[in-house]
Amino acid sequence: MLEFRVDQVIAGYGAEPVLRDLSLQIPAGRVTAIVGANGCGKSTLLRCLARLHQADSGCIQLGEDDLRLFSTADLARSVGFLPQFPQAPVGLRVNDLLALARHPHRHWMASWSAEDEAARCEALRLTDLTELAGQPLDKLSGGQRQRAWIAMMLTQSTPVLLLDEPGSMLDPGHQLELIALLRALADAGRTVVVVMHDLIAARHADWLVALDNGRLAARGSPVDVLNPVLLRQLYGIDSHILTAPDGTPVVVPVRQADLPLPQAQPLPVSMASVGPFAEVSASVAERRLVLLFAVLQFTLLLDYMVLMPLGAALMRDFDMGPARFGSLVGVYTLASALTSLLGGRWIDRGDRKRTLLALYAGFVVATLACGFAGQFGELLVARALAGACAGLMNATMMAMIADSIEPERRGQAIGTIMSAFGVCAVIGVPSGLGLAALGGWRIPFLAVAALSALWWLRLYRALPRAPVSVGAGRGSLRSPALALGWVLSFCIVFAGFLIVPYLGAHLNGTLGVDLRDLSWIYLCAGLATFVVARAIGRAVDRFGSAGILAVLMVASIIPHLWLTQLQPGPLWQTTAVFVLFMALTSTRSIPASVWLIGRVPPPLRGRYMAVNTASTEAASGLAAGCAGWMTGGDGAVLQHFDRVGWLAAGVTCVSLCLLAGLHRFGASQGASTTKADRLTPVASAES
Ligand SMILES: Nc1ncnc2c1ncn2[C@@H]1O[C@H](COP(=O)(O)OP(=O)(O)OP(=O)(O)O)[C@@H](O)[C@H]1O
Repeated sequence: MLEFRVDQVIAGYGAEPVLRDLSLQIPAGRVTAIVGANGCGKSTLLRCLARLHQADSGCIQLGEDDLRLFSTADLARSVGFLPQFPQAPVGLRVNDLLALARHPHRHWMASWSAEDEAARCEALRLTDLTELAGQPLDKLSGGQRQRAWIAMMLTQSTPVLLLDEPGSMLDPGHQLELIALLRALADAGRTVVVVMHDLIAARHADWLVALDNGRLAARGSPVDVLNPVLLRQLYGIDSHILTAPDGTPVVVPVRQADLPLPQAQPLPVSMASVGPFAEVSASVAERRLVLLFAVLQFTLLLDYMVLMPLGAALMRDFDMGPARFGSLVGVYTLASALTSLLGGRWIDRGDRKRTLLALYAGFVVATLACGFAGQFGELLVARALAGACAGLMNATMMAMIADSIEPERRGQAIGTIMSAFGVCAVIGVPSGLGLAALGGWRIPFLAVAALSALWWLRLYRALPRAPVSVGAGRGSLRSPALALGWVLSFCIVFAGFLIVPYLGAHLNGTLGVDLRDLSWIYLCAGLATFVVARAIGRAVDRFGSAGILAVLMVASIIPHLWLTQLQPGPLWQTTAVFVLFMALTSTRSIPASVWLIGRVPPPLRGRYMAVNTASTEAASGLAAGCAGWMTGGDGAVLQHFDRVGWLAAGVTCVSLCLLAGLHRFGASQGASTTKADRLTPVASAES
């Protein structure tokens, strides 16, 4: 079996090289497909492999030997080559063409042997041309002629076959036959190299080599190579990757959304076709993905949020004080921050679906362990595990959303996912508490674990695979603009969490809201968040993430100051200010996430969002500590809570300046959301 080794080959037709310092290996006994855009050098590479084109420098080895050392006869017996546009003299019959292919195997005086005849008959049979063997080539259809040339190659009986777009004129039936034939040849030990434009057919290859402007862009199995990031790099297209029943990736190209539409004359109404079906199916797939993630987010939030109101029961059962209970909340946040910081690189390395499922399985186990915990230590470990999984899951989800949903629809998608917070507050937590009232504090955790396990199965079945990005995990995030994005996130969350943890104490202690009314106020806030989150998502898509984030930040200063300086008054007034506060504060993360994720090169998205999670977790912990230190209080009434409001407003103003600076810097660098998404993965990752 013969393999090719291409070592630092530079080749071209003039001063400008076509193949630029290309090094790769083509495995023996396998079908290798070469893919890439028009003019990237696929045919030139194939011609170099066939020694029909001489490289300017570098070396190509076939088996153990340098290709240049093969005699012409040896080369003809070793390598068969089918060019893109083969030509034959007028009147030449199929049989005559096949006879020419036996030339390298025959002595010049030898007559047509039984072996020659067997090779010819076998080639005719394999290409379904036996009936047409006596026909002149110029009387055949394009596809039949292409099959005749393939038959010629087969008759040549070489261990290496090089084919340049052999299936371009074949009907689907004969294309499948050709793929099966190439497969069978490889299984019989031949080395098959095919230049292909058909990415649906390319998934049947064992090995893919992707060229980009004469350079190696990727190599590997179709599952590893065929992904939206690479396809955008190679062809400038967006794509969806489906999974065929045999597990191979099916590429569905879609037009890049931010390209201007070509202007065509409209048809008369009677001739106009009805319904853009492709767009309908794309939006159905997107909606399904968003729904899957929204429910997933709901389970994560429910597990987190239900713990707080169960505090009293937990303290009683485990015989612990508020400080130890606080450590249950703290360890969750700490574990989430630490694993996000340390495990981010890992997120971008594997299939994101697999990563998400592995983390979600860990989360189910952790939540189950919470439900069965017999001692405080066990509960602490279970909370840490839940936090560790949840932090990385959030980053993975964001990366998957950005990979699969066009920038101009991401706002709505993230808005819908984040509206899970509202559903959780309105339905989830009250239901959890109802269950706890019936059967104790363990029941809500067991219920969340059961719901999550069911949803894990649903995700396993319905979530599309998200294969490894090319260049994934490579590259550096050490750009000042990217790092300042984390600072911006930190500031936004810090401002909110100066106030959020003390709202219950403020409303109940300072404003004198009855505890029963408090649950209604939270319910109203949950409802408002649900509605506003979706509206904000739509507004982000319409007016841009930076603009909406700025508007929300300015607008949230009002309830921050108002609520922290509010004096006891009618319940409706307290409720209105509180609802305004929650709706504006909790939804700031929607435009912030859309804006941040759009600035990161796709192969680094997971890692970037993981560090972002670590930054926001740190912000929430520090803000809570800082506000606690500022407010002090005598246990019932918070002192100086108005100062906390002013600090929150000040931090929000700093965030605004940071956003303005970053936005201006991004604009001067041409890094709008859409353009950032278009960055080529390897180049941008390494820059
Ligand atoms: N005989 C030639 N003389 C000069 N330039 C050539 C010749 N053949 C190819 N080129 C140039 O080399 C570059 C690569 O061509 P090549 O045929 O290798 O590309 P390809 O990837 O096979 O493209 P396609 O998908 O369109 O077949 C192109 O810019 C082309 O113009």
